[in-house]
Amino acid sequence: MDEVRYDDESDDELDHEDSPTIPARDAFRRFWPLTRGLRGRLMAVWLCTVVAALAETEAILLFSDLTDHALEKGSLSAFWEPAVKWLGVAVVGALVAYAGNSLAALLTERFVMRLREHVFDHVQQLPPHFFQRHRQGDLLSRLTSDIEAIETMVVSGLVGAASAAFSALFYAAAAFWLRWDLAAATFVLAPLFWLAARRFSGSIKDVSREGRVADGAITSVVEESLGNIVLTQAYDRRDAEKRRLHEEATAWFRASVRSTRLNEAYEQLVQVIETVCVLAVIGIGAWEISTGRMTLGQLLAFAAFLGYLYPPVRGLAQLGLTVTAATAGAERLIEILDVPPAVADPRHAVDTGRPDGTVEVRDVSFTYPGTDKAALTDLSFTVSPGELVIVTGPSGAGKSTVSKLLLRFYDPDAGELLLDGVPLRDLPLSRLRAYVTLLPQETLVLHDTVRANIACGRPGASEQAIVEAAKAADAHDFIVRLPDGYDTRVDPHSARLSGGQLQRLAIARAILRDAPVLVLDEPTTGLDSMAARRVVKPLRRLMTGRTTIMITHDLNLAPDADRILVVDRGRIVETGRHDELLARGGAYARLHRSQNNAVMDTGELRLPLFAEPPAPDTYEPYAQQGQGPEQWQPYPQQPHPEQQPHPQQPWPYVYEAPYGTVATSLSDGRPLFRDEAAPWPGI
Ligand SMILES: Nc1ncnc2c1ncn2[C@@H]1O[C@H](COP(=O)(O)OP(=O)(O)OP(=O)(O)O)[C@@H](O)[C@H]1O
Repeated sequence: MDEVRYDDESDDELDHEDSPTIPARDAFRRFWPLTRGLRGRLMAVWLCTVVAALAETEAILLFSDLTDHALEKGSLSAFWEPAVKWLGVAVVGALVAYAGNSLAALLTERFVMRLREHVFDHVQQLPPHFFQRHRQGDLLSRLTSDIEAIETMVVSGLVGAASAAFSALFYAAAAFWLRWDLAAATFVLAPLFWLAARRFSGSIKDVSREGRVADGAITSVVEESLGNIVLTQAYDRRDAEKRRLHEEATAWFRASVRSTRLNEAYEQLVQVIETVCVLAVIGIGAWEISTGRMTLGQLLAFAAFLGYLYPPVRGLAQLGLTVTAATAGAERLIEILDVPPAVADPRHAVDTGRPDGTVEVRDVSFTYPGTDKAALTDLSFTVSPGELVIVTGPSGAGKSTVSKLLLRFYDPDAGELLLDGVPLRDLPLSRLRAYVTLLPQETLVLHDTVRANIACGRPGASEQAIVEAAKAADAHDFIVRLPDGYDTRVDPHSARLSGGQLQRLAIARAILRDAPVLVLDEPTTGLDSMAARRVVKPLRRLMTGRTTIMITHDLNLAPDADRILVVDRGRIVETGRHDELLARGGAYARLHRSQNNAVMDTGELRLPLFAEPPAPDTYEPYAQQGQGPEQWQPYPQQPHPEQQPHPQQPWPYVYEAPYGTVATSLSDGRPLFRDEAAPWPGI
């Protein structure tokens, strides 16, 4: 489909206030290509409308014949022939109209389906930031009611316009054929219809646009409010939410009332114009009959033609207004269609088959579209097949951005990411995402059965493979205890499964996918420590034999990593193994300390990663080298200079792991990551 770009080219903003004004003609051209394959049937519908209009014209002429020959002369014998013809014409007209309308309905629905799929497919390719920056309710409204508006413009508009135009043409031709002078006199008044439609169209388009924006806003408020119901109830925000809805509903109410008023005013004005025309015809007709130049049958037939002629003429003008209003919907959809996908399939794709899993990130820099601060700068690292690399760092450092680039949600601005030496840009997207599996930060659940939720890792997987994946993810036991076992339906907001259980479902899905490269984004975030511990074993089974890049704050898993990358402000600031980095006593050691010492957390997190080394007398841990956690010593935490400790209330004591040792268990005795002797056999 041709891409028509409009004034606002800013790639992803859906500007509600100043929507680009697109002429109906351009909007029509934009969506016309979607009728490809339906145009033959569209022609058939037009043909039906022509035949139906001809049948009606013939029926009116037969009515004139009946009036003049049967009614005026009171002759029954003159009745039968035109009556039978009229009946025949009516039956043919009815059959053709039925066929035409049915076909038109089929066309309409097909078009709506196509358009919806086209827009939906496009939206699915849009980059993550598009969805973060736009209200879901508004997007939903665009994908539903605005799509229907476009149908009005393209298919129903065309069918309706053709039907009205043919009917008007035939009735006008018949009126001229009956009495050209009378017809000419009445047609002088026709421009009045056009003037009336012109007068109203601008206002109707404006008010339709306002209505559509308000409609999107209402859906957004309802959607956001229901999605945040716990916040609403816990903080007693009912009144605030009601106010928000009321504001949007008031905008919609105003637009809706104004739109009804405008349409009604237009309707009534047209009625008055019609009355003027009918009176003109009756007046001229009465004068013609009085002078003997016209029969009553002719006058009645003429009046009937005018009666039939006005609805299509009015319909044409009304259609203009409907199309104008629909253009407001088209604008909103075109805005979405003009947002380009962040990445596209390569023109000449390279696919060398299942890779071993060497991941290389080479001098990568990236800034999110619409921002000016780099999220990643000159990032380089390599992960060999089967290695586990942990990417850690403070919040906002750029860790999740690495995962987005590895899955190619975005391409880097500079540098390259490679899988087995092949740039990710050269791999077909579907292959790339089959080779690199993401376990995202938030647990993603389909509104479907537990089985379908696991099976979506590998569509078409056998029941046995699904169950084995569930077992490997330690999910089988809780699944079989669910009311319908694997057939239990779950949904994203289901309270049926706990966070840890959902995460194990996600792990089962990833195990089934069996990709050589895994990207785990905070696999234990949001889980309490018990739940987090329960996912460690399944995670380990998942990681066995795969290249794994784990993005995490949770450094419990760090001793197992082949390498740890500490990222801060988009750059790698430290690299090494857990013990080396601890011994170095730099950024990683501080992160590790802040995590493992709950009491110290708040104070430590406020320390910048690159603070000057503190004075030895205040910061040096009391730890004694070479001792296990049970012997770790408390040391006093540094108070803020402005806050003096209360004489009776000492500053909290925290526990510090001695640098240069490799911890084998946590300070509370919990085992660290390596707590399972034999690796889990791959599935
Ligand atoms: N969609 C986005 N649009 C614009 N900027 C973004 C977007 N997502 C992230 N950023 C910015 O990019 C930087 C890196 O973000 P990223 O999510 O990668 O950090 P992170 O290290 O994963 O943080 P966290 O640990 O809190 O998840 C941050 O400054 C963030 O504000």
